[in-house]
Amino acid sequence: VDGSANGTGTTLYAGTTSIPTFLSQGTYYLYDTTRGPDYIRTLSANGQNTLPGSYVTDADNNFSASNQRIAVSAHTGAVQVFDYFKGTHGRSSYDGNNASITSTVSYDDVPGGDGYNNAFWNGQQMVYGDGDGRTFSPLVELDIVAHELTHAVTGASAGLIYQNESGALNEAVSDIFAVMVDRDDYRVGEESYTPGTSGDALRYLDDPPAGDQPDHYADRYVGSQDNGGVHINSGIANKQAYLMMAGGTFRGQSVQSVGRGVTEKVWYRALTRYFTASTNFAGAREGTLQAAADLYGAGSSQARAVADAWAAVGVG
Ligand SMILES: O=C(NO)[C@]12CC[C@H](CC1)C2
Ligand SMILES: [Ca+2]
Ligand SMILES: [Ca+2]
Ligand SMILES: [Zn+2]
Repeated sequence: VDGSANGTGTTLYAGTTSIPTFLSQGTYYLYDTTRGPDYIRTLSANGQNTLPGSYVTDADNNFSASNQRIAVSAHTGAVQVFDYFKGTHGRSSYDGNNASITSTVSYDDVPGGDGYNNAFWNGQQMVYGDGDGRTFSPLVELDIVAHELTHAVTGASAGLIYQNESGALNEAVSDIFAVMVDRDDYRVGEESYTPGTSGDALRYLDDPPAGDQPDHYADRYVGSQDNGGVHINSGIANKQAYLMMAGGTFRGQSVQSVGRGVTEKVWYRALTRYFTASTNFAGAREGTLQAAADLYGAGSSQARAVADAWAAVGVG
């Protein structure tokens, strides 16, 4: 049993004798039993839409074949996100109680046609499409995996209702932790979005309007599309978190940078201790302020940065 990612994947059953009956000896699986949960596993739907699909196997534990790449990316991403929430926040799996994690890749291709341009947490597992090759390549890059698994964390904690302002917060929380895990930029989807165009991304926490999102509460969408704009108005909270991380002067409001470390602690504590199903942007300001006061003191520079960042985006 080898729990460390071996570069091509995290494997488990190295042909040992004490394996679950349904796994065959001398075969390797993307099936990790070394981190607490009974398993973190990745399967493939092979283009169909039945879940969880079938195991991705390998004869010699080198998951380096081209037809294994997608599954390996989703699997190593899930393991990395598990390790992030455990290591940084002391959370054992998305429910805090070592829930097992299942991911399924190559879901729901159009028969004889394009791959599915989406990825989602269905309440029980992660599901990833292969993309149509134009809008998306396979949607298994690290920040999308982190985005989806964070939906599971939100569902097991605040339970932010997936519509209107609470839904926009739900989406923002997933984008915020996506950039905390995929720590080299402030963007989401840059590896798989529009494979024919380099340098773009699906969403930009540093500049939400670059992804057709508002970056100020006064510009929020109030229509009914997209469950009341959950992927649109998330830009407002995304910008707030970006300003906490990077600092800056936005719309005349200066914000002192507190960095990713403080930002992830404040947002995690707010999500898991103060946000509820119906929390809106005003409530998110309250919750993040309270979290910062808990962690650093009400009069701290960190709490000040939280308030200034919300003021910069027109909340409070
Ligand atoms: O925002 C999202 N879901 O709520 C997506 C799912 C596929 C793209 C990457 C993350 C958009
Ligand atoms: Ca990214
Ligand atoms: Ca692109
Ligand atoms: Zn989402």
